[in-house]
Amino acid sequence: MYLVRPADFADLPALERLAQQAGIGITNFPANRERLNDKIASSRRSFMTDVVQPGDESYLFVLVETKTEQIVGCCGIDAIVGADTPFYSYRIDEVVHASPQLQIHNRIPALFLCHDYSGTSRLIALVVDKAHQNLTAMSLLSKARLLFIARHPERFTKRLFVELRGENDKHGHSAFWDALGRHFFSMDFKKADYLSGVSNKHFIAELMPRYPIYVPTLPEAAQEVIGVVHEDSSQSADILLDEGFEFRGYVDIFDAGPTVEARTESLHTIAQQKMGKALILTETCKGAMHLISAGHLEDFRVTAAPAEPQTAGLGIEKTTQERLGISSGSRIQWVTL
Ligand SMILES: NC(=[NH2+])NCCC[C@H](N)C(=O)O
Repeated sequence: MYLVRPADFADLPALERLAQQAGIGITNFPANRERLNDKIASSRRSFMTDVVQPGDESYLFVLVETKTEQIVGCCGIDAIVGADTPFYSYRIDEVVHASPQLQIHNRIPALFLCHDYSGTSRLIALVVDKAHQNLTAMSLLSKARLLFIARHPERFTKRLFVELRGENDKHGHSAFWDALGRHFFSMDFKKADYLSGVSNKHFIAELMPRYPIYVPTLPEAAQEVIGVVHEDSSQSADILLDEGFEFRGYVDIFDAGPTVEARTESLHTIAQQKMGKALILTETCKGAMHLISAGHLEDFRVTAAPAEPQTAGLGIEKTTQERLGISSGSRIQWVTL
């Protein structure tokens, strides 16, 4: 069984192992001990801060396999991106080039460097150990963040977005990077991706091409990966699309992976979640799988278990109660999985 809870300093070695395993392209989760330690510290601070409106908080959660107590995944939420340095994306837009004299009218897609997501909350770093990439664990981890947002709406913006990892091969070669970024940054994708995750991002402003890029002028291999999700991320992408996230024509500036966004309150988990009392069942539960959360801020916990909605609250098994560390009658939050 699995439990999601806020990350702690003791989780550092496990997080480092996960980051190494995750490989290239998960920019906001670099395999760098010091950076990961900073991330945990900033997350602990964020959970403990009183927040009236979203700022530079960043929340990190871990997925625990409860039988072995092992950390097998992690994910996070940035309350706002682009607060201190701009947050870059490419917006795909069409440019019209027409000659009435020749009766030629062309609409040509072009990539425009923009900061359109600066000031918006972002879901980050969903990484799960290969052995645990099943639908329950992946959905639990991904949606636990949404339950947290529903519990603490004042901490996040009314729009949420996620950058999905773009296509690159086993050796970390991105066809999009090779066609574009490489010429401007004089380094490989792996290095640029790593730098954008660990250092300040001034080098992006300094080195990125300043003019729009006309898509048809890129090699075909690069055009083909614009807006394409890396195959290792397809399961987490599907979970987000099912939740109601949509592609609105924004892609990553390095690998052209798609950005998806949604109005926070319209997401399935956020719109459907309910609050009520925990009712402890005496027999095994025959109800559907639910995501069930308990606790506030740093005590926030979420698990997946069968449950039975009743008028007085949610019926859960004794083992679920124990896993969440709650008593009968405790206030819990739930949604069907
Ligand atoms: N795959 C990447 N490393 N892209 C570069 C970082 C882009 C990101 N949107 C930012 O501004 O922070």
